[in-house]
Amino acid sequence: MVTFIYGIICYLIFFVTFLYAVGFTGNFIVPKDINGGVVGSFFQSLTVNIALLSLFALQHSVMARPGFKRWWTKYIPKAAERSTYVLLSSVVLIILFWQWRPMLGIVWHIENAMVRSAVFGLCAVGWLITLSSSCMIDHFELFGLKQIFFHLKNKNVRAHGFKKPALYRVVRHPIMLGFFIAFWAAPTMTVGHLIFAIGTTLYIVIGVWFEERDLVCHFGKDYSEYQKEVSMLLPFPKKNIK
Ligand SMILES: C[S@@+](CC[C@H](N)C(=O)[O-])C[C@H]1O[C@@H](n2cnc3c(N)ncnc32)[C@H](O)[C@@H]1O
Repeated sequence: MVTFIYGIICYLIFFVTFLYAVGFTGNFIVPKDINGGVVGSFFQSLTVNIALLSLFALQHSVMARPGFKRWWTKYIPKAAERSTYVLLSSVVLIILFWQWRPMLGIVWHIENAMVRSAVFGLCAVGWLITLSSSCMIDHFELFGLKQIFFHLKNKNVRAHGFKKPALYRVVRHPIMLGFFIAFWAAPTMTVGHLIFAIGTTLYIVIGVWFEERDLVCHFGKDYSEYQKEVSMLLPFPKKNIK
């Protein structure tokens, strides 16, 4: 029961953090967005922001590797592994939101109200792609809820097999594609937002490269065939999917 409650709390913290991320990058509702806070010197802000992005990339990549998971499940219950990963990812993001330094130089600013709304809409589409793609794989397993529920019922959770549902037939990483769209589709792009978009794009490209090495090991031929059929991140057709 303790693991179950812990997992539910981790999920709720994740979900609030996810909603905050939408407002943080989209500059609405949240108390401190990507352009909020006290403006400091350019180099100090740049250093702090790069350090925050690196911390997120490091935590997210290292903890997602199968070798790390095998090591730390010696110390924490297996059923709580994913929830703990989700919790620590949220904590790192909260630190990023809190400590992010605004850099307010304007890179681009769209004046036309209709074009602004269209770009804003595209940003919303990006977030929807991310959220819906997580459901196509298995939202509840990705965020640890399935594991804690099965643990409560004294059952073993069977990890999902290889899948290529809906958006996974368009690109191999639609969750990441959604983030990519959401971070770049900004009606006003400040220097700080641009650094965030570049940093997260680099992380996505490097992260999916490592993820695919694990996926080929895990799913074998199914995944290597899939790599030949479907593009990695940008929705360019390769050949007809079977
Ligand atoms: C955070 S998700 C990211 C998935 C993918 N990189 C994306 O952007 O849509 C990571 C999990 O997705 C799973 N995964 C990724 N592609 C998959 C596929 N085609 N079929 C089944 N599971 C997949 C991995 O096993 C891992 O547990």
